[in-house]
Amino acid sequence: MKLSGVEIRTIRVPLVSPFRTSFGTETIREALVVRAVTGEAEGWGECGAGIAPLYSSEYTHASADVLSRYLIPALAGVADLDAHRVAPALAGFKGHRMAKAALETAVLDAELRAAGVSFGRALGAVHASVPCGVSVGITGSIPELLDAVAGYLEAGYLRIKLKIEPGWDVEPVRAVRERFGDILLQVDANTAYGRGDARHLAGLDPFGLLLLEQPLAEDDLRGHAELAARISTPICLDESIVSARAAADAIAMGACQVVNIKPGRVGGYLEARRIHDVCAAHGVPVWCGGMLETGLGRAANVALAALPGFTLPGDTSASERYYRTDLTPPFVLEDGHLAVPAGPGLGVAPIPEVLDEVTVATEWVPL
Ligand SMILES: CC(=O)N[C@@H](Cc1ccc2ccccc2c1)C(=O)O
Ligand SMILES: [Mg+2]
Repeated sequence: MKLSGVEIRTIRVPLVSPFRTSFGTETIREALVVRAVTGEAEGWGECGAGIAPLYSSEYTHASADVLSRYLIPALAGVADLDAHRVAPALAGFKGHRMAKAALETAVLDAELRAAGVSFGRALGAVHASVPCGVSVGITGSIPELLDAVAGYLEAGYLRIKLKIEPGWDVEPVRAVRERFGDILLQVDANTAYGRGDARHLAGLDPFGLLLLEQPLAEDDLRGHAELAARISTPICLDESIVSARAAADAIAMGACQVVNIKPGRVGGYLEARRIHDVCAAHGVPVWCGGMLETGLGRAANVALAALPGFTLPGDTSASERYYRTDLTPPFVLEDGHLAVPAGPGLGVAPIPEVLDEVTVATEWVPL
């Protein structure tokens, strides 16, 4: 494929409600939309970095800069470009996995649209729809939390995930269990606890949680392994799993029993597929995490979540969980499931007037 250039758009989309986690509260989603222009087709990608380096070290302004200054120009020298050649061409640049993922996804989308092949088919999807869970932020009170959970269960979500942090953990979980019974329930700490909190986190064990997601720091595999030996709730890692090798190491060290796969965090959908395969080889269940993607990233995540090893509902929620108006036609929950787009490539594209409305900056990088 001949890449003639890449457009980087910074978009800002208001959230339908504030989303509070242990690292802060978001009311507007700032993200990047990347459009790769080739002779045969154009492809779309989305960068999941946040407005500030709070979930991970990446943030939108830095991602836009590294894309235009280093990553996109690096593709100029690649003869006969295809999606599998993107990561090797960018490997010399350290980190910036979400920026790399957005670029690889846009090249993959262009390649697949030109070939008339869907993302699901290219990745190895085996289902036409996927069961969906939802991530519920920290609320101001327990009654507010119970109302939010009731609303999502009413909407049909098959699994509830509660954000927790020190001071908001055992009590909210107890309240949800007491009110809603044995629903599929899990929690996500986004690294908010320390190695000294094992006894406190064991206080979650009586509630039969599916998993405890990323209680400790991203780089503390040893701490997670020690914690796993002291609590009965299975540990799931998110921030720590930055590559297939990291997944293999975490599993070998007993640092996790479940893995949250997020393509942006690991550098793209091709590496995400490799992590799926590593986990399947070890009998470790995986599910698809979310970064409040627009319909572009959502389409790719739903395709990934249709692979055989994704045996747990993911954070692949409907568009309306986050946005009043999505960039693409909305993803609508049906019986707790989202349909896997069947069209070529992502199978969806931005609605031009919506994309223009939410675009706050555009940069064209010619090759
Ligand atoms: C659905 C969910 O809980 N996602 C992340 C946390 C998260 C939440 C909000 C975000 C906002 C902007 C950028 C990244 C973000 C990541 C997680 O699983 O840990
Ligand atoms: Mg998480």
